Amino acid sequence: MSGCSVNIKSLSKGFGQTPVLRSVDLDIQPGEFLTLVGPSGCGKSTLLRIISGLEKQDAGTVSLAGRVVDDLPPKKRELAMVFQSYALYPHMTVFENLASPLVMQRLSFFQRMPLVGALSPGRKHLRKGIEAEIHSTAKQLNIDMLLHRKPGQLSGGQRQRVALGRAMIRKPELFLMDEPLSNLDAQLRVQMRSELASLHRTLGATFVYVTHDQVEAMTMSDRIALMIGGEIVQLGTPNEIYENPCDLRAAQFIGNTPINVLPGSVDEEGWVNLLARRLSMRIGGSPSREISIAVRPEDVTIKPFKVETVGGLLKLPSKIRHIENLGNEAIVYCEVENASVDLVAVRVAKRDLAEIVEGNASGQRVAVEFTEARIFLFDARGKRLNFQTEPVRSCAEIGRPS
Ligand SMILES: Nc1ncnc2c1ncn2[C@@H]1O[C@H](COP(=O)(O)OP(=O)(O)OP(=O)(O)O)[C@@H](O)[C@H]1O
Repeated sequence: MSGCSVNIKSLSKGFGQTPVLRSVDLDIQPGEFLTLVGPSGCGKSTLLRIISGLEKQDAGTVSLAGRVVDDLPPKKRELAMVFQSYALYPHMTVFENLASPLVMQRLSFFQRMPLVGALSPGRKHLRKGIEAEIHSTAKQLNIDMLLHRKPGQLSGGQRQRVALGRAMIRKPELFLMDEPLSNLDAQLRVQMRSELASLHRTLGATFVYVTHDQVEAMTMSDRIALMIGGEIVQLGTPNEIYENPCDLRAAQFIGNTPINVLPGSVDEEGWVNLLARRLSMRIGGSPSREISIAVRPEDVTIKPFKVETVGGLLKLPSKIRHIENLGNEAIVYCEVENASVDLVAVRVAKRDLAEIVEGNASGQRVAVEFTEARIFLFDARGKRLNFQTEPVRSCAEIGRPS
């Protein structure tokens, strides 16, 4: 199986007066695992439902495998959907749930009838083929011992596997998945994440996966389309989006502990200033303006406070407010002294923490330092700004006090 391409062009959709999708363009490659991720209400499910044919767009086109499918009903689009709610028949056994898509696909109306169908030529042979495929799919998903049970007798994880089996059994080239793991507990989600990723590799089909969970998006996808307010604000590999966010909202959404954002400004000469300190960064040809300075918690370090260690360019005297213990590491939240900015989150390996903090760390003074090369700058509209790194000249060199 090679998977089918999905091409979305200028897709718009509104409900009443509210625009939900704003001229979305997206090309998904055959066999790709593409995740639509974004905050609640950004339009992910609506986009998925339009691809499936369950919802109709106001404008724009959807093509599957190079063919425009806008006028095709969901059944004719040759794709499979997996929902958060499993969508299983509660009165049927797992075997019957898995059988039903194939029975509908392969047996004629008469062959499906209980008495007349039994006399129909070829039915026995078709049934045997279906049975073999059910056993093979169930084995692949590790639910072969559950075939006689009904959905009510299964755990959440087992139900989701049956739902996946129902989707897989017709061997579609495109899977659309809407938050399939969100009803599972944290441990099972981690396990199912890796199972889904390996299922994708085995099947070779195209997966379009909707989630608001950025960890799911980062761990499973070939590419992520990050949606905010009905638009795709960034499309790229998980690493590209994490390492090189083009938009402040993308930087803030991706990252297990949110990125630190501090208010900065650019002076008439293009120098970037943070909390009244001039940094060694310069933005070309820019007028005076407000910007956002963002840095991820792992790109901030804290050191025990010593008068000689603070006062450098990016060494900010701060106080520890609280520490979040994550087991192998900790997130230390610091309040920058004499500045009304949000707490700065610092990721610290557990083994290093003891060298920095003593006893009840709350209130302890530390020096917070940003790794300058890892800083992102964004303009007032949230668009990424490029900067050059230049050593800051002394007041004498500049020719006037700074
Ligand atoms: N049938 C509908 N009628 C009216 N408004 C709708 C309808 N379906 C969705 N919406 C609205 O459209 C917006 C986008 O909904 P959508 O379900 O696509 O978001 P989402 O990103 O999938 O959110 P979530 O992660 O919460 O599921 C929301 O504001 C929602 O309330």
